Amino acid sequence: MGDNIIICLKDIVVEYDGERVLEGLNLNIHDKEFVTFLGPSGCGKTTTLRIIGGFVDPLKGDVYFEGKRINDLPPYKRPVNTVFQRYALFPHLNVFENVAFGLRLQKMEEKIIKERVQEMLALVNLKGYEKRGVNQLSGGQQQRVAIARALVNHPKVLLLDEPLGALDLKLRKDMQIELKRIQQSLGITFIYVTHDQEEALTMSDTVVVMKDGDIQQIGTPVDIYNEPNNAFVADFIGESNILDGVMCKDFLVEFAGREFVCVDKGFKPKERIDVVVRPEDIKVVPPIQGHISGIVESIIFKGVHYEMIVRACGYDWMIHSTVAEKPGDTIGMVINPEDIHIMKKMEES
Ligand SMILES: Nc1ncnc2c1ncn2[C@@H]1O[C@H](COP(=O)(O)OP(=O)(O)OP(=O)(O)O)[C@@H](O)[C@H]1O
Repeated sequence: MGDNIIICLKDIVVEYDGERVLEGLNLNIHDKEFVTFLGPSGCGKTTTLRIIGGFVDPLKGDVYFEGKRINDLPPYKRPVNTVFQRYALFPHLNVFENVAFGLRLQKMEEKIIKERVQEMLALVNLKGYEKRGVNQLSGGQQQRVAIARALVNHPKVLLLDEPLGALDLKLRKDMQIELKRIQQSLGITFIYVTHDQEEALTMSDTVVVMKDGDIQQIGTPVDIYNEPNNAFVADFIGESNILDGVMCKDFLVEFAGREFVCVDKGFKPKERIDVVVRPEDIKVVPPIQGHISGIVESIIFKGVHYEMIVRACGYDWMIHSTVAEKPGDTIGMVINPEDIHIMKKMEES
């Protein structure tokens, strides 16, 4: 991944009808990165993408492309293209003409148009489909045409707004891998919007987690999963047990009615914190060997593991285990220091 910043958003404020949607957003996006904006519905992902595309004007703040301020550039003059969830293909044109459309507008030579369209159709695995009407294609194939069309004039950045949202799960998974391959083979920046955390973790170099128009965390998928900044990120990315706790001193935390050794320090004495423990990080042992013990409330087989809900110390814990226990059984639970994630309490919102 290059170190060069290709897009910089500085103090971006957006309001719709007097209501703040982005509140001073700052973000750097690097060249050749696959970046995903991830967050619940309404958190401002699409708005941020539209700011980059030039479809929304910020009330305040600046948008830079390769160091140049581009606030005043209209969308069609920006070196970015967008793929939407609804592919918006031209139904009366065949596959070739749909992809060629933008190049024809630019009055490019026929020979070059042919070369470029062929190159793009090969890239999205649609060679041989040139003459097909777009209505005779599957949803996945239509989305590939939309991607080819958005890439044909060689943008430096491709914006993708939930482009796989209309596809079924299997096709979605195939297309996730395809998109990553296309991005890597072109070596350009992809900025992708989704509310699906698994999709974000699968495809991205960098994930930007958003909530209520604010960035909660920016990091690699592994960082975001293993070192969430707060309980919101922990809960949104994967499954978590989130418990109230108090820091006793450096490397010692109290939660679930007892003290645990942890790897965190630097909190105020008696500071109230959130403790996050992933379901796969709780080891199930015989009751007398556990740090705490609990009663199995339910168990479901999930393929690679069993998902158990265990009542212990006033909480319902989610535990992933490869061993099937029975509802009503008492089990012991062991949590290692490095699996106890301490988070600053989030401000009440
Ligand atoms: N054109 C508009 N006029 C008024 N309000 C809008 C407009 N577009 C978006 N909003 C509001 O701005 C907020 C952020 O919307 P945005 O589409 O950016 O969120 P999102 O994170 O992309 O959500 P989703 O995942 O549902 O698409 C929402 O509360 C939304 O209702």
